[in-house]
Amino acid sequence: MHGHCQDTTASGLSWVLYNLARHPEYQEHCWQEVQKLLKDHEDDLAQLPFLTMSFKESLRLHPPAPVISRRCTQDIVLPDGRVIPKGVVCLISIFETHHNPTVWPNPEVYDPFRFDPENSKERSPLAFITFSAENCIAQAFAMAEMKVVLALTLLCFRVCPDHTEPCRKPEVIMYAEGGLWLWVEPLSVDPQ
Ligand code: HEM
Repeated sequence: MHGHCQDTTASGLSWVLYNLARHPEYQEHCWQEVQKLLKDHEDDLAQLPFLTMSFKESLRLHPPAPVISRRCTQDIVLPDGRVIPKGVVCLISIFETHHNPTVWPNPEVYDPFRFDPENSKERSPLAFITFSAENCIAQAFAMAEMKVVLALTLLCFRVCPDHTEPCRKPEVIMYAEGGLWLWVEPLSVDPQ
């Protein structure tokens, strides 16, 4: 579990930087938000709604923990009548749940507006289970930690894609085959 705490957040941050590098218009929007927050001398992470939407969409597309398992404690009858017997261990794919096209149209497209509160109203809470339907005891801490790192990174650097396209390596953690390479350009930070 010690590795889980570090590797999940490292994976989440790496993939969100990748997605924002591929979509400079969303990166710019996040940057504007962070700039405004700091100009107003605020430190309330709730004041970063677009950055939060961008993060959630990245966690949908590249869930840091792509699969979990459960042992059935009783027979489970599926809607079509088939039964999963008590004692069987089931693998539950968070990745496939997040790429289900009936819930997420064009699932491979990175679109932070999917998480606009207006667009999320009708969606089942079980459609987005990055933290396994609230099972991660550190969910709030992890989100706060990652948002702070992302905000401060975007404040100081512009991230740009590398010519090598990363290939997902979904193990216990969502890694990238051969690493995830990006270019970073320093930005001049407004002292205000
Ligand atoms: C993006 C970040 C993270 C993601 C996506 C994530 C995801 C998950 C998932 C899916 C589970 C449930 C596993 C299951 O149901 O079988 C879980 C459990 C857990 N996570 Fe995380 N996690 C993250 C960050 C963290 C961090 C930073 C910590 C520690 C500081 C942490 C500590 C734990 C613990 C202790 C559990 C087990 C809870 C229990 O079994 O009662 N997680 N996490």
